[in-house]
Amino acid sequence: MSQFSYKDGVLHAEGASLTAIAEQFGTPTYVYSKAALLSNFAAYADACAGRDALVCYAMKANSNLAILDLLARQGAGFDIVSGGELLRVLAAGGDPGKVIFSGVGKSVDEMRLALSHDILCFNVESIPELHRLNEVAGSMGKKARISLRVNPNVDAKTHPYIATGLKANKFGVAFDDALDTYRTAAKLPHLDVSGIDCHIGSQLLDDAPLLEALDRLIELIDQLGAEGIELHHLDMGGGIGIDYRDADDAAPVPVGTYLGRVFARIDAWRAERHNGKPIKVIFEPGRSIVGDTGVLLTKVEFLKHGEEKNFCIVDAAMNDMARPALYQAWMDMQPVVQGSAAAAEFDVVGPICESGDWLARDRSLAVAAGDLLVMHTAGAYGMTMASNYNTRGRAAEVIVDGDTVHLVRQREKPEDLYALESVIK
Ligand SMILES: Cc1ncc(COP(=O)(O)O)c(C=O)c1O
Ligand SMILES: N[C@@H](CCCC[NH3+])C(=O)O
Repeated sequence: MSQFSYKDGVLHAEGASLTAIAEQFGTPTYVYSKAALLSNFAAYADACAGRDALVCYAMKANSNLAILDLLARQGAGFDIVSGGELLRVLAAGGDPGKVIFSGVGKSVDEMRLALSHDILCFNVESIPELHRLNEVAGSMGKKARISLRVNPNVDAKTHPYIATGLKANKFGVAFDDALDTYRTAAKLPHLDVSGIDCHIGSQLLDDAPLLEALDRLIELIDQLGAEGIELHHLDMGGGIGIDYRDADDAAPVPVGTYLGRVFARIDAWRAERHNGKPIKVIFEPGRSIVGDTGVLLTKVEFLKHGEEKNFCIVDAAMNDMARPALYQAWMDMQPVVQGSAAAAEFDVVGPICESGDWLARDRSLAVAAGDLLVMHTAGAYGMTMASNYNTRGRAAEVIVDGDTVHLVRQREKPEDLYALESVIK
C-alpha cells in the first residue's frame, strides 16, 4: 500500500502533509516513508524466512545513512560498488560480514579496504581483476572470498542503458569463458572460490529472464562440481522492477512471487542433481527496496506559455533527478494540493541550461505558480545520481515516520560547493 495519499485534498507522506514539509524544509526535498521502506524490505525477508538466504541491498539506489541504518537493523547485508559505499555501510553500523563488492573496476585501495574489513565476498568481473585481488590479498596475508559475475547473455528486455547481461555489455565474464576463469581462480593461492553471481539488468517487470539466467548459473555450478570446484552461494543480482504508475507499463512481478519461483527451482535442482547439498542464495535488490518509498517535492517557479508548448518551470532539475534526461524515464507528477487551478498540458522542466533538463513531458497538470508538485517513485537512483551542475546545491532529504519528519540530509549550500577548489596564486 502506498504511504503517499491525499487527505482533505493535500498529499501526505504517512501522517505528514507535504505542504508542511515544504514550509519547514524548503524545496526541492526528497521525502521518504519509513513504513514503505520497512514493508519493501519485509517482502524480501518474509520470502527468505527459514532459508539460507541473504538480502544485500544495492545501496547505489539510495545510500543515505538513515536508510542504510534502518535496513541494517532489519538484518540487511549490502551490495557495494566502491570503497566509499563500504565506508557508508560502516558509518551506518552495517555488518561488513554481509557485504558483497560488485563492479568492473575495483582499485587496489578499495580491495585493501574491503579485505581489512573481511567482507563476505568480491564479485569479480574479469581475469585481470582475479590476479589483482590475489596479489592484494597475498600482500595482506589474507584469502579473499570470491564469486564470478557470469554474463548469462540473457535479454533482460529493459532500457538498453540499464541492461547489463548481454554480450555487448562491459559487465561480467562471458558465459563461454566462465569455466576456464573458475579454473584459473581455483589455482590462485590467495583466493577462496565461494560463489557465482549475475546481474542482467534493472527495472525488469517480468522475472522470466531472471529465471533463465538462474538456469544458466545452475548449469555452470553442475559443471564446476564435476571438476571438484564446489560453490557455496548463488547470487541472483538485483533487477526486479517497480510500478512507476505509467499506464503503458505492465505490472511488475511481485517480489514474493519472484523469490518463490527462484527457491522452487533451486530446491528442485538440489534434490535432483545436487545431492541435496546446501547453497546460500543472495539477492541484491536496489530499486524494489527504495523506489516507491520516496517522492521529490518541488515548487513551481513560473508557468510559461510557449508557441508550441506550455512549460511548468520548477525548482528541481536534472541535477536532482537525472532519470528522465538519461533514460527518458517516465516519472509520475502530481500537485500536492488538489484543485488549485484548471488543468492544462505542460512539460515540467528545471532551471538548468540544457534542453535535456526535463522531469516530465506532455502532462495534464492543474497547477499555478507557487504551487507544490511531487515526482513519485523517486526513492531509487534519485539522490544518489544527483550532481552540482550549474552550482546547484543538492536537495535536502527527510524521512517521515508516522507524523514525525526527520531531516536526514541537509540541503547543500551553494557557497559550500567550491570549498575544495582554489585559485592559482
Ligand atoms: C551488480 C548490481 N547489483 C544490483 C543492482 C541493483 O539493481 P536494481 O536496483 O535493479 O534492483 C545493480 C544495478 O542495476 C547492479 O549493477
Ligand atoms: N540508474 C539506473 C539503474 C542502473 C542500475 C545500476 N546498475 C536507473 O535510474 O534506472
